Amino acid sequence: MEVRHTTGPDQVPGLDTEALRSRFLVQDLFGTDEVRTVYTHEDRMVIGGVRPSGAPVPLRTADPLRADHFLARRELGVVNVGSGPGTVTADGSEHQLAAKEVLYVGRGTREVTFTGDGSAAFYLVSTPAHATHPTRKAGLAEATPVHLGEQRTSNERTIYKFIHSDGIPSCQLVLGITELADGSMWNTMPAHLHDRRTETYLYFGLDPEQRVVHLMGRPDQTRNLIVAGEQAVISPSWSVHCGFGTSSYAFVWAMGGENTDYTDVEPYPITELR
Ligand SMILES: O=C[C@H](O)[C@@H](O)CC(=O)C(=O)O
Ligand SMILES: [Zn+2]
Repeated sequence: MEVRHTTGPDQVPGLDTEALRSRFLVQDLFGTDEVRTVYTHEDRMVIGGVRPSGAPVPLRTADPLRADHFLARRELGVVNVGSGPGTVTADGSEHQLAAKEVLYVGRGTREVTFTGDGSAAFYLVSTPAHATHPTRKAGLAEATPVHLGEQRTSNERTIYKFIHSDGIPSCQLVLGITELADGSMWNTMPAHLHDRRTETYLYFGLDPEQRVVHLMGRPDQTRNLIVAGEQAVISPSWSVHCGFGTSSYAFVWAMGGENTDYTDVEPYPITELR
């Protein structure tokens, strides 16, 4: 488990490209038959990835958690961002996850394992939890789709909300998938802030030779990160998080913080971005 400390917005102007990437970009999250995790002190969110190819791969506890099992005080969202199906087993219950299906795993679950033939890739997001909510799976059909944007602004997209106050209940985790329509490149424009929540984006569905130009930072002082598929960006509460791809793509957005109300966001006018 890699640990990342918090960054204040006043530190950003002093960071060069590599320093910015080492703080906010997460690369190499998906190892074959090995769960890799990053613990950010931004709302204590843990993100992880695994591409299982044979025997079940366990989610092991790690020293920074000081817990005898990973979910002793945490809840977990799992998204299959791969191309084929895989299985997540939670305390003996098997959950088949097709591509773009989501599993919420409640606090206190002792044993979580991932199984697949190399075509499933499980993205993990975990936040601290004070109560146990039931483990529950959902596919795109059960998520509430919201169609946003238009072709004229190159941001036609569908937002599927899975874990939130009107969907799968959780303590603080809010999670969904956004798919860009063919020919649309922009996500989240106008950009927004949510001071009460940290957010991570995990881009996927991008060909290896394509990239997303992700904008971050205070909205009046933006910086960019060039992001490949299966890489994640950590957005502290003060940072915008939006971007455009060199092709269409999808991403998992996940938040942790004060509330699970997806609508608690403050849009920032495009004309005020700097
Ligand atoms: O706080 C909400 C998140 O940033 C995303 O849901 C935004 C998003 O998927 C989009 O506009 O494309
Ligand atoms: Zn957001």
